[in-house]
Formats: sequence, structure tokens, C-alpha cells
Amino acid sequence: MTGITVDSAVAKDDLVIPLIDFAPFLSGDDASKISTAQAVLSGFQKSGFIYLKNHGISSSAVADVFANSAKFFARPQEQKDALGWYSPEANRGYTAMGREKVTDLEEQGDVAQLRDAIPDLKESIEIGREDEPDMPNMWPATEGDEDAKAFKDIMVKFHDTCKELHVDIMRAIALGMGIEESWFDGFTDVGDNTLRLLHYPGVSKSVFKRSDGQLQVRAGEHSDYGSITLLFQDARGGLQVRSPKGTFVDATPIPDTIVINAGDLLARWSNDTIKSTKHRVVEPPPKVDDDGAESYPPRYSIAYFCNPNFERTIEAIPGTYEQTGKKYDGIKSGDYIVKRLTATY
Ligand SMILES: O=C(O)CCC(=O)C(=O)O
Ligand SMILES: [Fe+2]
Repeated sequence: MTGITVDSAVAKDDLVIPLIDFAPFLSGDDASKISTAQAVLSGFQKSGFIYLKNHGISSSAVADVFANSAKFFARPQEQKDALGWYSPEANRGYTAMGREKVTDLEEQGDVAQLRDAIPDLKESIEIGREDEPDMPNMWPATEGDEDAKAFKDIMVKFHDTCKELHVDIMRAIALGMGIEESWFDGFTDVGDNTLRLLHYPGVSKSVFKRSDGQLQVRAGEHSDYGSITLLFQDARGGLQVRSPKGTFVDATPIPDTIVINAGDLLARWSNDTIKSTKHRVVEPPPKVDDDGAESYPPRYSIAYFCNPNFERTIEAIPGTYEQTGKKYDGIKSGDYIVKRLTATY
């Protein structure tokens, strides 16, 4: 191993999230490529999370997506409601505040109960790949609406950009595991991934103070479902990751980095050698207005949920089960994801 040094982005309560420079993987020599791949894998094995810099996605592309996301959410509510999320199979469209409750409960009844009790304070739009005519994306009408045209163009392009990073991260994981670098390529080439734009509206402080003493959050504690999630956060803060001690530790925004976490299907695929770690979004530190009133400004984030091709069967990766045996049966990627989404909405 060449000794690349890896900084920590987060280190508290036994939770260490590395900050990894991806440039050597994308364009370095063989030795630094391999040590970067090992650092990526190690981050997913130890904490389930990494921060990635020099990932190849330009900050102006990300800024464009944030700007167009904010414009989208500023549209009249009835316009957004007309673009409603319509099925777990498609997982495309707009979700208003309070509709979804992310939790780790699998029973639909339990989720409904929780959702009524403490709705998440967020709205979102999910965007899938464009080439599935039976499951169209829900775009705002583009005729005579330049913002709507720009929105669609930018989001379609960004979906593709992020798809390529999924391919690269899975290549790094393969190389780190000591299997053929291209081992996952046949699982990542279709792009059955979901770009989710998130808006957590600004609220007054009283909203986070619940009379029943329950913690009001912007997004409830959950793990993600797929292979990996690419998360772009604004400067607001509020994302927290569960530590091995059971506490929630701030995953503070670092400019120009992507927070990447492993999902449940990758944990399963890796025979639980990779962790899918719980996380949530809570209120950031409040802002005090001139009149002394405290409020929480809005937060925007962009989550890109990557999945193995929906048609592929997911069974323990070579090298992860020979000593211990396979912990899980094979399962079709799409079946797994749709089952999880069905329980959530
Ligand atoms: O908005 C965030 O920072 C996190 C969102 C998230 O974890 C999710 O949508 O799965
Ligand atoms: Fe998440």
C-alpha cells in the first residue's frame, strides 16, 4: 500500500467518517488508485458513510441543480400537486409535506400511524431515468415556460452525471475488495436510480417544540434502500448520522464534497461487510431575527439514490461469504426496492 493519508470529516462517539480525495482514483497511478479504492471500501465497512472531494462533478453543475430546485419548489402548490408521485414502481413525481414518513418500520400500518403522529417537514420531487415511457417523469409543463424547460434539461443531465459517479464508486468498491474492477459494471449501466430534490421549508421555532415531547424532525431516522446514495447538502446543516454508541452525530456540510452512504441493498449484497447506517435530518441551529424571534431557515438538499439494475439478482459478492456462509437469499433488485418504497408511502 502507498500511504495516502485520509482525513476525517466526522469523528465523534466512535463514528469516523473519512474525507476522501477521489482524484487519484479517477486519474492517478495504479498504486494511488488502489489505495483510494481501499479507503472508499473501508469507509463503507466501518461507518457506512464517506465524504468525497474531487469527485469530478463540477460545483457549477451542482449550483445549477440547487438553483433550479429552489425555483421549482417556489411554484404554486396546485402546480406541484398536479405532478404527484403516483406509484412505488415508478417512484417519480412530487410529494407534499407530510405524505411520506421515512422509518425503518416495514409494516404499512405502523408507518401510517407514525406519519399521522409526526409528519416530516419536507417536500420532494423524484426523478427517474427518462427512457421508461410507462413510468414518465412528472415535469412541469414546458410550453411557454422557460424555467420549466431549464428545469427538465438540467435534471435529466444531472441524473446522467450522477449515474457515472455510481459506476465509478462501485468500481472503487470492487477494486478495494480485490475483485475485478468492472465486476459491478453490469449492475450499474442501466441507471435505475432516482434523483430526489428535497426542500425543508423554513419554520418558526415553535414548530420544533412539540407539546407531546416527541422530537420533531425534518426527516425521520432511516437507512436508505439501494446500493449507495450521493447526497449534496447546502450550507444549512441538520444531517445527523447514528454512531455505534447510538447517539446522533452532526454530518456537517463541507463545501464541494458529496456525502455518500451505503444503502440496505449494498449491505445485504456485501453479506453485511458493508454498513447501511441510520441517519436523519433535524433542525439546524436557529437564526435569531431582529425582534428576537427564533426561526429555522429553509434547507435544500439533493439526494441521488443509486440502485443495482432492477432486473438483476443480488447475491453475496465473491469474497464476502466464503468464510461465513451467505446470510441472505438472492433477491431481484427491483423487487427489493419496490417493496421498501411500498411500505414508506
Ligand atoms: O436531506 C438530507 O440531507 C438527507 C435526506 C435523506 O437522508 C434521504 O432523503 O434519504
Ligand atoms: Fe437517507
